[in-house]
Amino acid sequence: MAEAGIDGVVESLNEAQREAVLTGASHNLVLAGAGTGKTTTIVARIRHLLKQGVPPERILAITFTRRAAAEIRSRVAGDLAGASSQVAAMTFHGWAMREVRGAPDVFGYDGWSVIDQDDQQQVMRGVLGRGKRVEGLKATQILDVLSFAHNTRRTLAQAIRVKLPEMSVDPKAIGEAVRAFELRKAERRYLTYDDILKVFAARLADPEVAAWVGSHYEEILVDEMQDTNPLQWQIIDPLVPHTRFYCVGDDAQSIYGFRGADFASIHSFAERVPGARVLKLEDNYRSTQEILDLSNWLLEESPLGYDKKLRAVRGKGAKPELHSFETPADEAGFIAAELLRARADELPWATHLVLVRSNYSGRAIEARLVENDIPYVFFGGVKLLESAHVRDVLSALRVIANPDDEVAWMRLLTLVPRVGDVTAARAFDAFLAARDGGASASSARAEALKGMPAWLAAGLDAIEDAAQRVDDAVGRAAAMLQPTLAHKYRNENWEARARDLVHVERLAATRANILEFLEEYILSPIFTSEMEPESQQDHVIVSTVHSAKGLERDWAFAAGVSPGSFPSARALGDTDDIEEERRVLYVALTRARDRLVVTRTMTHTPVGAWVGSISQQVSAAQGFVEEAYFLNALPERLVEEIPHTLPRPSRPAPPPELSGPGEIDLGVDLGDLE
Ligand SMILES: Nc1ncnc2c1ncn2[C@@H]1O[C@H](COP(=O)(O)OP(=O)(O)OP(=O)(O)O)[C@@H](O)[C@H]1O
Repeated sequence: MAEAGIDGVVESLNEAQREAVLTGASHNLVLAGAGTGKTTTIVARIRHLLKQGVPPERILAITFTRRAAAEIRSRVAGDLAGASSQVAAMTFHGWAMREVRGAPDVFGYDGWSVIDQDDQQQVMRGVLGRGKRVEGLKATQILDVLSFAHNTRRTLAQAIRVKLPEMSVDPKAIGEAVRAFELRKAERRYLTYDDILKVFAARLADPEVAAWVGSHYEEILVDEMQDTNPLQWQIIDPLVPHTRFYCVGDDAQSIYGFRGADFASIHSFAERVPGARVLKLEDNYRSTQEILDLSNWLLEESPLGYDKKLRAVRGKGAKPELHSFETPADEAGFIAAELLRARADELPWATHLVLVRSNYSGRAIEARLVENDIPYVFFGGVKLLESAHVRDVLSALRVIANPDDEVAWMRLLTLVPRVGDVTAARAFDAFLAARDGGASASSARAEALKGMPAWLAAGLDAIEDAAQRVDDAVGRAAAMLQPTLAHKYRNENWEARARDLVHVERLAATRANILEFLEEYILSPIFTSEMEPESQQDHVIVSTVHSAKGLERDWAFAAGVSPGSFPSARALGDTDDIEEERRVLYVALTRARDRLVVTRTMTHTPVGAWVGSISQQVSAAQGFVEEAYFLNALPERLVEEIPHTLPRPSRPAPPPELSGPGEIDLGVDLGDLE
């Protein structure tokens, strides 16, 4: 039965795909355009390996998101029973963490906690002190530069020159802040997102460790190879002699340059990975030719020369539509109206994908969907574990899992009524002092929390008792904090927030310990909207383009393709950034199967453009923005252009031609007084 399933998959492939699936080379790069079957090929390759007798636990698929990993797992499983569920599919970070956690003796980071972006900012603000800035830079800006340095394997000085070219900053002062940050992290036993890859990469530099890790895998498959950055390459390189790599990518879909990805590195794959074979897929199975003509045109306009022309296996269809509006509100209203119209024609909501630039730009559309009761799930919105109320509850778990976790302690303690930063800091110091004096965690807590309400120390003891049953621990933390949180969020949708806590409890059910649970969802986030029960049912997907990789729908709306957004004003002046923006638009245009609807606003000027002293700069920039707009030179033949002008409030009809009034006497009639 299983064998027939695998053969069935291979039979449905075209010649080039089949070649790519059955290749016998030790390392392979499948370089292919949008919709040509990269995911299909990875899935078929894994099934082929299983058929060859490779044990599932010796196959590892690296994907870019949790969703992509789940998709690969479920498609591999397909009609195969049992064994295939053991094929591991996870993100780079998830994999690195699994290795680091699995062998504490080899990697040496037992009991450290992974902290997310927000917590890193807290730590950085802590070391920056009162002014919370160094050289005029905020914590987030310094962290961005630091992360860029790690991911591109540049020195901090080089990263400062690349990321802050126009600022005259003293790199030494930034260096000092970064050192203090590193020190504080080590004291608190924190690992950042980048640290996890760095730890893994650093240990793989030891040939014995590389040979040992490599020996666990017969083949490692890497999806979205174009978004791999130099730090991730530092992990791949030492493993090349010890396992097989099967990488799949599309240079035209590289949209993570801002995180250090270098898509050009896949062009040198064959030199970098000795013995590698490069295979190409060129036939697009997703879209009609008209949709691909527009996408091809966009790439041809690039100075980078992608050498890519997608051909539609499905043949001809309708031209993409280009709708222009006066305001984003009109644009959002139109999209909602189109969805309702399709519904009236009995198309399921799941027919549609609405692509937006950012969470922020998606708001107007979300508001219209809510107004019209259109069920949707937003990909790219708030991450479940990063929402404030979930952080509150998890802070109680974190102080149990890593008692040095100062950020979590401060968050938890300041939830207590009438406890501010100073009291909280004092309690944390008292806790550390008691522990340094040899007290157990529980009695150190009792000591530190003396002046606090009794429920806190008792609640933490109860959580500690349940630490091996993570869902129970979540339940106890939520119960302990329930009255406080219900009050804190009384005007901020507390019912929905409480539901999120139930979701968190459910997610925790399968986890063996608190740190493992936290880091899994920090490293591969899940969005709050994905947790809603509606997400199981028929719904529209609204997604940022960055979260839309691999997605496809019959109808796709690419919203906000307006001057100033593509490319965004921020990218102007940097060719690499502008070209990355082009690729973002390319990803958006290539998601539709049958109907591609591009919408934009042409005449909308943001309020900021005419406020105060910035007006001149803004109008100058406006000129550049309009000049750089990707669709300026769009040939008419490629789209159906549909302008939408608002019906203006009608003026009264002009008066008929009457003779003028002559002189009007405005004096008062004095009557009898005359
Ligand atoms: N040989 C084939 N025969 C029929 N349909 C195919 C074939 N190969 C792929 N498809 C279909 O084409 C669509 C695109 O495939 P897939 O998602 O694997 O492409 P991709 O290269 O990963 O796309 P992208 O990078 O743009 O996300 C899917 O609907 C898939 O089922």
